[in-house]
Amino acid sequence: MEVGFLGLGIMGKAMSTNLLKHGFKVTVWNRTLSKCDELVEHGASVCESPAEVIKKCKYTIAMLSDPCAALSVVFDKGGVLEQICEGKGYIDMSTVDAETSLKINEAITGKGGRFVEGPVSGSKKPAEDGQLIILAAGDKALFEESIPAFDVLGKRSFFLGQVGNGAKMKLIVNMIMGSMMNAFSEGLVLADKSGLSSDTLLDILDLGAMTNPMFKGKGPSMNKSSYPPAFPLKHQQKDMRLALALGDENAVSMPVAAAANEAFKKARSLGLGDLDFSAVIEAVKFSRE
Ligand SMILES: NC(=O)C1=CN([C@@H]2O[C@H](COP(=O)(O)OP(=O)(O)OC[C@H]3O[C@@H](n4cnc5c(N)ncnc54)[C@H](OP(=O)(O)O)[C@@H]3O)[C@@H](O)[C@H]2O)C=CC1
Ligand SMILES: O=CC(=O)O
Repeated sequence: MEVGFLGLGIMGKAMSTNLLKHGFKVTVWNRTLSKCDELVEHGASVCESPAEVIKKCKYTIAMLSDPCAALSVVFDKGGVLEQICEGKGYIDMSTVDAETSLKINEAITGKGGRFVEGPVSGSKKPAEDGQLIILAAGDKALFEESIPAFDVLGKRSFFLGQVGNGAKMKLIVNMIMGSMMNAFSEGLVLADKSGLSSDTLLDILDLGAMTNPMFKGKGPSMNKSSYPPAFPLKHQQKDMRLALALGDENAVSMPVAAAANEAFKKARSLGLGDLDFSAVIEAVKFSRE
């Protein structure tokens, strides 16, 4: 199977490398073209614009930072829309809001192409290990044709119906994750300020009903104030913002998520946006100093 891949950030690089390892022919494009070099070493071909990738490949996957990037890659000069046509499929796996996804769907299908949104749950390591959880929606036939690729990228693929449902589900999952990360950060800081060992707190949490891979994976490095970016904080804040907008639309009161969003905003204002989202603990420490 030949696929195009647009966007070689933390996730896109891991996902496209995985596809190459599993025998897919992959043609890549990235806004900063030099980031394609490493993929070429693994056997990928490169194009100079999203439109060129679409022209070459029957199926193209995108993994871009946010709604603005997802729209730009489709609608701008040299973008997806210039070459999408009947017989081609576009699968956008970026985390965006439903409105963005619907706009892209309308434009792609208006040109005779097919569209699936497929945001993923799981971070850098699950992307490297092909263990993502894929939250797809849109064209069912394209979803089914994409299963060989999804099976390489993920451990489970959900088909959630109409375009927008994948985006909404992903935002809800990440809203829960961002809120949990804040409660966890407050607990670690409170333990430390109360004269208790935050490492012992991790051991206690791990033995009880609240044990989870996120606390287990991030806790030890948070206790060392180390935040190598797996999921950049600026993207987690984007997801909180978009999830809160979804809450507004549906009149769902979400004070916990709103407070968590404020902490992520604070962390961004402290210059921590490119670090891992667990760096939000620095905003918690800051507010108590
Ligand atoms: N990291 C993670 O753990 C996870 C991330 N996600 C989601 O996946 C998506 C990608 O995340 P991640 O790989 O971490 O992000 P990165 O910030 O590492 O990569 C972002 C990618 O988007 C590209 N990009 C940004 N703006 C534009 C633009 N205006 N036009 C074209 N390309 C653009 C970047 O290109 P360039 O290299 O030129 O800057 C880069 O390829 C996000 O939506 C994120 O929320 C989902 C699950 C897990
Ligand atoms: O979107 C981030 C993730 O870890 O999932």
